[in-house]
Amino acid sequence: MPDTPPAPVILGNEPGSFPHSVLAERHPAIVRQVREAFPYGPEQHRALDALVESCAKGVIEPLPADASDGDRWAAWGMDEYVGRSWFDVPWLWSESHFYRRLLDAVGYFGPGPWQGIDPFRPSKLAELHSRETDEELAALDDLADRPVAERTEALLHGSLWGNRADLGFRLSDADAEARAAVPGLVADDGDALRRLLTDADTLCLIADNAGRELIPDLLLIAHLLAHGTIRRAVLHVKPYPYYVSDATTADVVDALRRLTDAPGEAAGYGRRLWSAMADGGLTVRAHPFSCAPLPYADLPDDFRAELAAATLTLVKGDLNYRRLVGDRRWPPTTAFAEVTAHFPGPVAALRTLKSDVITGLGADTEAALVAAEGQRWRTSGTHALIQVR
Ligand SMILES: O=P(O)(O)OC[C@@]1(O)O[C@H](CO)[C@@H](O)[C@@H]1O
Repeated sequence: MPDTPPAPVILGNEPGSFPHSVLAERHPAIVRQVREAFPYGPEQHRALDALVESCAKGVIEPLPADASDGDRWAAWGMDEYVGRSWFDVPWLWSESHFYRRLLDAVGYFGPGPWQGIDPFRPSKLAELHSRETDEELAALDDLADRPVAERTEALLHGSLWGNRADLGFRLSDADAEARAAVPGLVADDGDALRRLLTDADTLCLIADNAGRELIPDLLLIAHLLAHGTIRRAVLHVKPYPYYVSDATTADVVDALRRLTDAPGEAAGYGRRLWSAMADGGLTVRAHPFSCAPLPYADLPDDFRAELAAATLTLVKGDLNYRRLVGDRRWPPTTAFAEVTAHFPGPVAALRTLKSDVITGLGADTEAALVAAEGQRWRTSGTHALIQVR
């Protein structure tokens, strides 16, 4: 990285901090929600008890000897962290590992009857079929007669603010969605983004949440394909359920069905995407690294080569932002271009702010935010940004 010395990596061991609250409060709440969502048997309940106990008082344990992804986790730092408290290792690592262990506890990785059953699916489906989603899809009818550039802008902002819909975030902050969003962006490289989206070949979109975030992401892709703004799109989703509402291939299928079954304009977007999947205009990928506990600076060669070949990579959401810039205590005015210099091609972050990490702010912007809200603006989910390099 050029001139910027790395800032300290964020750990979860400071009581009262946001990362500490995620490990100490959000994770047990997620386990409670998962227990209630399915009629699991005694074996799963025992495993979930053990996970809660381990997270609260114990240490990170080795994966089972027969785990099919044991080698992968070894390469991702497992051996270094085994035996240490969940709170004392990089927060990005311990959070990510929590979801791997949770899926193990409910039998997701099998073999057995619960293999492949997404423990978060009931809440994802509830959101996908909510009144709010109906309203967002109905809004497409009003947009139909507007000029293309206006539609692009509306769909881009739909995708950006769709990131507020995050089921994990809502678990630890029930009032989050009710709080009014602040429409002025804390950083706005929208012009640079629009330039990159002119006559582009391949757009990679690294997706974040399913449901009310994935729907606007898909609408944006359908619109850009339909108007020849991009030639093809590659949608990167998670290979397994992650951070409660992160999108998997099954969620893409649910979202496409939701669109094709909807009344009005939405169905046309759905049908176009369905055919784009068939003719290669839209490809879905689920690379193992998408669930890695590591920053994008550590991209493996095959993923790196794929992103290097894209005209633009759109990185959605808070967790992807942490992985893009590095989950570190950067001074907020640290240049976004410097901390993303490792990324193999043009990249844009579309994110609502839901964790402490932030870069690329003007000194005046930071000062105004702090004067108005203390440090709350970093995690409240009410502010958003578009940053491009
Ligand atoms: O990536 P997303 O869905 O926008 O947000 C994920 C999130 O809710 O989870 C993490 C904390 O657990 C933070 O990165 C953020 O608060």
